[in-house]
Amino acid sequence: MKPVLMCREVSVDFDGFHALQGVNLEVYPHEVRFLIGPNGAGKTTLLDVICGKTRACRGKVLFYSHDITKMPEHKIVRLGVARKFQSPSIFHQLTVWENMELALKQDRGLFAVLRAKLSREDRDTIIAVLQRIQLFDYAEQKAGSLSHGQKQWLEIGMQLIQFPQLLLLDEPIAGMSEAERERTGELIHEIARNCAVVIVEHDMDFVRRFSKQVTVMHEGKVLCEGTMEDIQKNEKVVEVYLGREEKAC
Ligand SMILES: Nc1ncnc2c1ncn2[C@@H]1O[C@H](COP(=O)(O)OP(=O)(O)OP(=O)(O)O)[C@@H](O)[C@H]1O
Repeated sequence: MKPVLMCREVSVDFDGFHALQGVNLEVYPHEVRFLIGPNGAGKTTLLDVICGKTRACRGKVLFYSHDITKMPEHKIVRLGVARKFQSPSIFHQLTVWENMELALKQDRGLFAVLRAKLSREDRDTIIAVLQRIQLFDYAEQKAGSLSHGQKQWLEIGMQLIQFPQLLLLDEPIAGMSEAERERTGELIHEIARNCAVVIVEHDMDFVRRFSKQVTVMHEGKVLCEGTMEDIQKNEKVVEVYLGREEKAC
């Protein structure tokens, strides 16, 4: 099987500070890959490089066979890489349905989108995604009235509507209730049926519960990879990250 994503020796410098130092990562179709590691390890920077927000100074990023290392962000999105940032960027004054319409027709302006009539196919697509993110019953509600977790799901839905092949999530469960976390974990695995997912996450209970493969980063490098069970036995991981997390709890 061909990897969806291949990062080869990716390095990023910020004014001489080596934020990423030769990172290698391969993610395969249907995979849910967790990225963990201490603050400042370079996890968010790696997501930024993959989606084109930050440029690598060395190395390559391949999405299937496309070299996306130097591609502008909007072209990477068009190829099928979606990124959800930490804080929701939805339109609070619009309904859930209208937010989805906008995400579907993102190349057009707000008023053009809201005035235009949707095709049957577009309506069916929005309905299917709303059902998947469990917001179909909220379609006519203003997005601002949703709970924090529902807003996060709406934003995930707004990414899914473009049928990405790779979804990048940065701490998606931050601030969620226990029930919302559980639902988000299930949702991520449902999404992975059609789309590989890379998630930066600090909540180790969540990672233990929903991960298969985990990549641990430290000081801009990949420290190790494996199941949570494997990496918990790695003394270096315990020393630089897991030990500290346990003490913080
Ligand atoms: N635009 C920038 N300019 C300068 N330094 C940056 C920039 N973005 C990130 N950094 C630095 O690069 C390092 C890696 O940051 P990054 O946000 O990728 O880490 P992280 O592993 O995601 O951390 P956290 O878990 O705290 O979010 C940090 O030391 C950070 O201060």
